Amino acid sequence: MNLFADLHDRAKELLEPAIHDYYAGGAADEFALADNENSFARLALLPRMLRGGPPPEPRVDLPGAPGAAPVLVAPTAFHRLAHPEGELATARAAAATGTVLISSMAATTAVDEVVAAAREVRSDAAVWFQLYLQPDPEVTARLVERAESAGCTALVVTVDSPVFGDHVRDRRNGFHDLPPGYEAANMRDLPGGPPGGTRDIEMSPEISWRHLEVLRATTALPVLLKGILHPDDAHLAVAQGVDGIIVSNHGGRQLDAAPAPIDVLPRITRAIGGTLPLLLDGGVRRGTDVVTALALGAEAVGIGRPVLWGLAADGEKGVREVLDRIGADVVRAMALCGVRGPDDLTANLVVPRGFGGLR
Ligand SMILES: Cc1cc2nc3c(=O)[nH]c(=O)nc-3n(C[C@H](O)[C@H](O)[C@H](O)COP(=O)(O)O)c2cc1C
Ligand SMILES: CCCCC(=O)C(=O)O
Repeated sequence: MNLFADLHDRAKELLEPAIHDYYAGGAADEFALADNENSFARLALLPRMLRGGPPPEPRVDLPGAPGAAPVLVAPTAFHRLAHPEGELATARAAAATGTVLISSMAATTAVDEVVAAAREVRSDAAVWFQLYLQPDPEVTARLVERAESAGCTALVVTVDSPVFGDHVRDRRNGFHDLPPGYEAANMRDLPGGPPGGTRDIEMSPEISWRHLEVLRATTALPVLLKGILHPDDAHLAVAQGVDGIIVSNHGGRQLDAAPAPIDVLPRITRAIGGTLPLLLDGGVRRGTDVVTALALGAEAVGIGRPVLWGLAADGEKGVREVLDRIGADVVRAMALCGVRGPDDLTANLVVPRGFGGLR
């Protein structure tokens, strides 16, 4: 059970099984997928009492998103497979709740339309663009131009995908490509692609810090790296001068042997905490998960699948329901812990569940 179980049930009823599996699944044996939620369940919070004060108002300042909610919409591909309005519905719901939307490069709606839909609802809505660096720097540069002219306020470079993870469910279901009638709209009219058609998104082991350097030389937008897990890579990211890190194992969809992000966050915080904003995604399903991640050093967290369940269940209204529920649950969790906001959250609030008082 979690905060979104009913929406997931509804989505599962409505979606074609292969599409549900694509959204729900992880890589290989799905150990990392399971661990992401289980690791939160292995942690408990030591609440403080009788501290007085107003109700918590969790808002955080993020690159290109001042005063944002501490829960972001993580980038997920292909929203039109969940609902006919697809990314437009997600964008409107995110904007209405003051939530940063990280729009996927693999969206089924072009990023300029996504940003426009968000800005119709709220003129200062923050949309970040998620990018897989492409082996051909011209292609990357063109995508960055698209994100910039659309009005995105940051770039999120996903670095955990030198190859695509082994999605066993998709292999069994024969789900390899977007069905006819859908397209990865951001990939239209790119150098080397078919005229009037879309280029494939390439995942390549060639990609290195050098490509990132080239990217940073071509854009003034803040750049966050998504998918860092090793503290040594966090140090390298600081040395490169990036603007933030999202600690993530891609929702358990890439390296199945990867640890849960919440389990490595304390090491990354120890390594580089305070030098740049740390975010986390993977398995965040309740307000207490958000509080735990913030206490262990994250500024904010992303949620992936719950947004897809809301979208499939009821379009824009369903996504709104997801974001409202988690927002209210964060406030409740903070109040129950006796904290007034993100600044009050410190690591000594978090203990292992079942610790028997021995630590
Ligand atoms: C169906 C699906 C599609 C995804 N597509 C992308 C993507 O296009 N780019 C990306 O960086 N991450 C992608 N992710 C990973 C998410 O951004 C995020 O890391 C993950 O979903 C967080 O875990 P959660 O689903 O447990 O909240 C995808 C995840 C799912 C479930
Ligand atoms: C080329 C599509 C990438 C989508 C993705 O990242 C995922 O399904 O996890």
